[in-house]
Amino acid sequence: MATISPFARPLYVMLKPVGAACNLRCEYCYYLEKSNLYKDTQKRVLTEEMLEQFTREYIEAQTSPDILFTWHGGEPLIRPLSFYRKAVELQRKYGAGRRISNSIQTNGTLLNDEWCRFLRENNWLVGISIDGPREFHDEFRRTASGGQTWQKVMHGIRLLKRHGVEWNAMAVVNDFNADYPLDFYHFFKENGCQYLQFTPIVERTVNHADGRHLATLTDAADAPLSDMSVTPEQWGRFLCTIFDEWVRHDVGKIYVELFDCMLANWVGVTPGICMYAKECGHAGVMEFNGDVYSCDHFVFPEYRLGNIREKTITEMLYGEQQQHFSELKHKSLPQECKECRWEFACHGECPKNRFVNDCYGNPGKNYLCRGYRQFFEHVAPYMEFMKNEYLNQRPPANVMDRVEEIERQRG
Ligand SMILES: C[S@@+](CC[C@H](N)C(=O)[O-])C[C@H]1O[C@@H](n2cnc3c(N)ncnc32)[C@H](O)[C@@H]1O
Ligand code: SF4
Ligand code: SF4
Ligand code: SF4
Repeated sequence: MATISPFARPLYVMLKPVGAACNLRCEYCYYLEKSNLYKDTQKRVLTEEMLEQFTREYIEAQTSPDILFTWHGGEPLIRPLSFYRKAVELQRKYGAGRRISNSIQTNGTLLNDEWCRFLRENNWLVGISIDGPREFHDEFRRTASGGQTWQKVMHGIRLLKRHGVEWNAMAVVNDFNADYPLDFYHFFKENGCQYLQFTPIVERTVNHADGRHLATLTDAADAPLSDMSVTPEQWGRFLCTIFDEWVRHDVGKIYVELFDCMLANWVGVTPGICMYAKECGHAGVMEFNGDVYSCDHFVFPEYRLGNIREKTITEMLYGEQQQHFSELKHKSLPQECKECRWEFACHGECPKNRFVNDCYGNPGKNYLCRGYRQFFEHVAPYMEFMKNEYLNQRPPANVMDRVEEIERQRG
């Protein structure tokens, strides 16, 4: 008999154990200003009592035997190791035979041998934020007093490697590093990074009454772009250049998350990241005080789903408000996107970045559209080839031997 699962989607909630507190002040950070939402709260840390309630409910709410805890921030390593030891203990207490894994996203500057031993012993996956070679990284990722951080992060990466901790790199692409795609890519390759994620910086600024400066979708469409934002043309060139290098040498060796997502969309499978999926709502976020929001990029009062003291995680994550948030991504696509031949690959990307008009004058098209079109056009023949290999149970990496032929056919 078929098993009927009430929930088709897995349930993820990222945790913010220290809210928006951090030892760094990266210039582009979208999260630090969220502290303005909790100005009146003196102690902004997730208490052990709240951690226990979350752990129990989160495990109970899952319909799959595999459960992922994701620790995020602010800077999660600000909390002492004893807090995470307690977290593991609670996962064991309530886990009852489930397979539990943990991933932690960090700026890497606070890693030491003791941390690495804990991460290795408990098989945690570590995401390290590093924006490429020193001059790119230190441009924006600074300490509160303006100090550089690249060396500290590299030290952290060396420690992770020495202790055999599994890690991946998370980089942002901004107005500066976007013009040097090969320097950027080779840096990660030379440093033994096998899993690479990168996100474009697209931020608009607006002065909110509560002290926040980044625009939300409800702010005026003409809110000015921050200087650090990547242009659509830079983004297109950046993606095409890295893809050309990857498709010649590194398919199956280096996992570039965005390229994996593209192949998933070409094949017709839901991709690993929400930006390129048809729907939002893959992962909610829980702030230190138990407030749950629709998505990490939408920690705004209007996207608060409730608090775990008042509602269950299931009620919030599978409730009407979150369902509406998830579906809106597709439903709100403007006419030009609905007619676009690349809609299946793009899905309008992240709604946060949809603030330009389409060719019919409708609002809600993605600011990066021109860059994405260039990229989709460029990768289409390779994606078709890899899709065919995949569907015939051959490795998509075979594409590396066919690059010249594909180029000739493209003419
Ligand atoms: C907010 S941080 C929190 C975790 C930790 N402090 C870190 O830096 O990895 C999570 C990720 O968001 C990225 N990020 C920060 N501001 C961003 C922005 N405006 N747009 C896109 N990504 C951003 C960071 O570089 C980092 O990789
Ligand atoms: S380290 Fe992370 S949380 Fe801290 S300022 Fe930088 S991006 Fe933001
Ligand atoms: S709003 Fe953007 S980041 Fe949030 S779930 Fe949707 S696509 Fe993902
Ligand atoms: S944003 Fe541009 S590329 Fe993406 S679906 Fe819309 S029109 Fe197509």
